[in-house]
Amino acid sequence: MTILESIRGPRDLKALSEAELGELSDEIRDFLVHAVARTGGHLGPNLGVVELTIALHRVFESPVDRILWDTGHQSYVHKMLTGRQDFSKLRGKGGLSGYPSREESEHDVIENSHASTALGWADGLAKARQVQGEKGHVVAVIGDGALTGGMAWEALNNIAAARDRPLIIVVNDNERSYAPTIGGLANHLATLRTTDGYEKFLAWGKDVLQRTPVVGNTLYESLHGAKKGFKDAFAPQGMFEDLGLKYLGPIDGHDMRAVESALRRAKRFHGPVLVHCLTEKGRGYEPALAHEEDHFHTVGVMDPLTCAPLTPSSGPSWTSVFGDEIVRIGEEREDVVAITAAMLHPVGLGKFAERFPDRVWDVGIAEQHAAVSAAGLATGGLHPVVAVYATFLNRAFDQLLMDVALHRCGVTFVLDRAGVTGVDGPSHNGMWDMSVLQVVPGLRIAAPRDAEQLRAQLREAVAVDDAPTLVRFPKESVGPEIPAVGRVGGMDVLHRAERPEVLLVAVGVMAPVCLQAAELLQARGIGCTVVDPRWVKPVDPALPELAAAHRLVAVVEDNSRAAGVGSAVALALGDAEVDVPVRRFGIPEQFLAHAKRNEVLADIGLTPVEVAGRIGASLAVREQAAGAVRAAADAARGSAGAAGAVMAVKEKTE
Ligand SMILES: Cc1ncc(C[n+]2csc(CCOP(=O)(O)OP(=O)(O)O)c2C)c(N)n1
Ligand SMILES: CC(=O)[C@@H](O)[C@H](O)COP(=O)(O)O
Ligand SMILES: [Mg+2]
Repeated sequence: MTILESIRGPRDLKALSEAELGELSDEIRDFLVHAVARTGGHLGPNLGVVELTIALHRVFESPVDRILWDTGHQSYVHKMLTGRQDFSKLRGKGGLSGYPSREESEHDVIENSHASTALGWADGLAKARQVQGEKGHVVAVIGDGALTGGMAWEALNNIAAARDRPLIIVVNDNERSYAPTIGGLANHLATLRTTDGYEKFLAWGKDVLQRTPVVGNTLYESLHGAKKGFKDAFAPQGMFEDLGLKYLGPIDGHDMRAVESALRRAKRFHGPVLVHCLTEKGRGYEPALAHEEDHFHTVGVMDPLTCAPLTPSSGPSWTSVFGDEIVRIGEEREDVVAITAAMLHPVGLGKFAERFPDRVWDVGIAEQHAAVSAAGLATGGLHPVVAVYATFLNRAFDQLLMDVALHRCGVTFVLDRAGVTGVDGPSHNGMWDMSVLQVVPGLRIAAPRDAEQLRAQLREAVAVDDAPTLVRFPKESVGPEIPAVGRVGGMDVLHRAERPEVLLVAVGVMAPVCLQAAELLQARGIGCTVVDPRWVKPVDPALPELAAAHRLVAVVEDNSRAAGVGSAVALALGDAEVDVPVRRFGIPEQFLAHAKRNEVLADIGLTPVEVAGRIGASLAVREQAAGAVRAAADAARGSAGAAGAVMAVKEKTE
């Protein structure tokens, strides 16, 4: 049995010798490379926190001491040390989540994979402990990237205010988000990294002064209590001390003894303390360290030796189609600029940045700032394209509404990973944008069905300079082109039946599902018209009239059913006094467990068979109801006839 296999829980770490701890680190790295290569996942971040995580679980007593992970993508080692070593179905249906999960373990607290929230959680948990007089430490591990998010600073402001409230912040500083972390904070951390650190000076002082007879000890003690100014003379304690946090560091995050020593000092400190650990993303695995783009932040299924992808590529991704088209647009329009929130390559802006380095900004993990600065850029005469994952735009709703839309700024938001993403679990699905953003006055939303439409709609979007526009597409390969067979208003007609009864409104990538559903319905003698609205907000003015020529409208969207496009269509029909029933097909109002995208889509009924089945059933119910009404009317007529006959007989006999 390996040492790793002998670890059933954190307690088993306490008895390990230094040599065994070294061996355990090697075993964990080997395990990570092979396990994550088999399933895909966050390899680089987890290779960087092996010693740090072991030290955390040796110094603290989880779950009484709460250990929080910011973003949580680097919690695989934490899982391995807390009784979860079956990574065979990592991020797969029924397997381990790629993030902390309360359902999986009492050692897990924060489940979301949205960055920069852990310090806020820690502030709240620490306050709750203090108010209730509860024992136990609160420890938050946050990366240098997550530290660029505004919420982290809101939390720091509060944490630093309470000098008497113990709280331990561990900054896992590997100098990268995906790419090298940007901004003033990153530069500041670099300054701290390059100084030996006051701790080293103290260690030197302890060594030398305690060997100095008579005065040595007193001098050493006074060094310890030295005021900040004095400390700064030897090593900048940085803004953290200025804020009111005790700063310990920088610590070599791969030197377990040093990390443990710093954590034990932090544990004894009765107030907020920040331990600044220097780590390497991808540590111990050359291919990750050599991977300039993102040090294997996320990898797909691959050969661990050659790193060759093992899942066959199924054609170009939506991201790559966007990435190529935005470069072409940039060539034609020098006012078009781009913004990413620490995800330049994942959102497809890599080529644009290469071609126009002065026209793209990485603002850090700061989507709210991305939106507000875009309002500034637009007001300054440029046309910014803000490219983010759909789920991460949630946090910038107010900025989109009040900074961009209220001021009628020509800003284009490009949402990648819109709709069901699947393996990253409930907080990553881009399932809320077409619901939440329905209320933004003036915002126009496009959902392309194929590559050609993405290119066209992106161009239409950047052509609007007096209102925000948004184009959204999913995490998968782009399917085949889907030709239109006609046009009604601004909508593409994709299919027309001879005697259409059902109007199928296919939103974006749901077009193939709707076309196949129409075929299934036709086989049952139910004719459909299939339309792609292209721009789903506002609802096309021609849609109500088109709907009026059908018995039922079905709207199918890869978005929440609640307040989505289906609801907007129902509203538009109501406003136009068109009384045709609307059936809404979309993502139910629930958090979706991790699984592959198509597994999730099947589970929630966004498949041709399900859609056709429910439409057919809906029509049958309506048919039945209509039949009942007819029968009642006939009966009524019948009984009226009978009554008339009775009356006639009566009159005759009177
Ligand atoms: C609000 C938000 N935006 C973007 C992301 C995507 N994302 C996940 S991890 C990550 C980088 C995190 O960098 P860091 O905190 O330094 O952790 P590291 O991966 O370096 O350990 C990003 C941008 C996210 N999870 N949340
Ligand atoms: C943790 C995080 O938010 C991202 O790293 C995300 O996991 C990447 O998702 P994709 O694999 O869809 O790019
Ligand atoms: Mg980092």
